[in-house]
Amino acid sequence: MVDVTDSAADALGVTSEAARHALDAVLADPAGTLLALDFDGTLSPIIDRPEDAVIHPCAAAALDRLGQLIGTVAIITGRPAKAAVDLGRLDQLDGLGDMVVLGQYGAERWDADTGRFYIPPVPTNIGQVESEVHKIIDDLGLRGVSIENKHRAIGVHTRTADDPAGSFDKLVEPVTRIAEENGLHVEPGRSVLEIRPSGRDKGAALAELIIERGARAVIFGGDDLGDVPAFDEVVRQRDAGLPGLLIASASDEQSALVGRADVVRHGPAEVAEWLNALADELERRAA
Ligand SMILES: O=P(O)(O)OC[C@H]1O[C@H](O[C@H]2O[C@H](CO)[C@@H](O)[C@H](O)[C@H]2O)[C@H](O)[C@@H](O)[C@@H]1O
Repeated sequence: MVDVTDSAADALGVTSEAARHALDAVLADPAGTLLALDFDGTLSPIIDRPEDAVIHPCAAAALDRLGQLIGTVAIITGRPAKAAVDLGRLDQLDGLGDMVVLGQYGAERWDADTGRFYIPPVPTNIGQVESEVHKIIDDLGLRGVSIENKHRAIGVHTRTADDPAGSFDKLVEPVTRIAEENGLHVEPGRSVLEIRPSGRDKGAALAELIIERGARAVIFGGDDLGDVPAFDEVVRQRDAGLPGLLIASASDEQSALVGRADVVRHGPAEVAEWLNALADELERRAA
């Protein structure tokens, strides 16, 4: 194994002993590395309307490079797999290798090498849940709250509400009740309460991908509460001996991951810079 040079560690903002060990493993064995990233808030800047989100152009360029440089690049997202592929224009990138997109917290999948989606049957009561949420929003008189129907889940978004924080607080109890009455689970996020099936999370999705790809080192980056189980999984893997590096995409809205991360970058533009710096270092070593 090569030693991480001070310049590589400095360029990538890696300081702790565990993180240097993980970077060492990644640079020595890029083919054995799994790089998994969240989409919204990590690769794609947060904006008002979920349907208008796009991947940061520098992040797309970084994925296109890293797909050729390391074993597996993956996106693990709360979005439907198809939405992440479309919003990221991932099917138009040539360099993704055998990249995987795991959508809806691992329930759905897209493979870049085949272009195929795996979308299992969706719960039959999502339409009913959507109607009940609409009624609650009307009854509470909340203006500007929007609903995102993801077929397997319902996102209740308060970012564009007249009173975003107040609307969020007022919705927590009735949205939780509707979820429980329908055998579903509430996933809170940045100005969103998501009603979705339980039983899948990003930690389980990441653990399965580590096994599937035989990863010998892992990097995970995220920004929000839905990413906490993946952070937990990297810590668990580290304890079991797999080198792991954690990146937080920091924001003024959510700080849960910042204190746990090895590398903190402010939002998708800075995360993309970090990913391109990693690609620079890997290319330099491969030359
Ligand atoms: O797991 P992720 O990739 O982070 O997806 C989590 C949710 O992200 C989306 O909502 C967030 O981004 C929107 C667009 O920037 C923003 O308007 C919203 O306030 C954020 O919460 C997405 O719409 C959800 O479906 C995802 O579950």
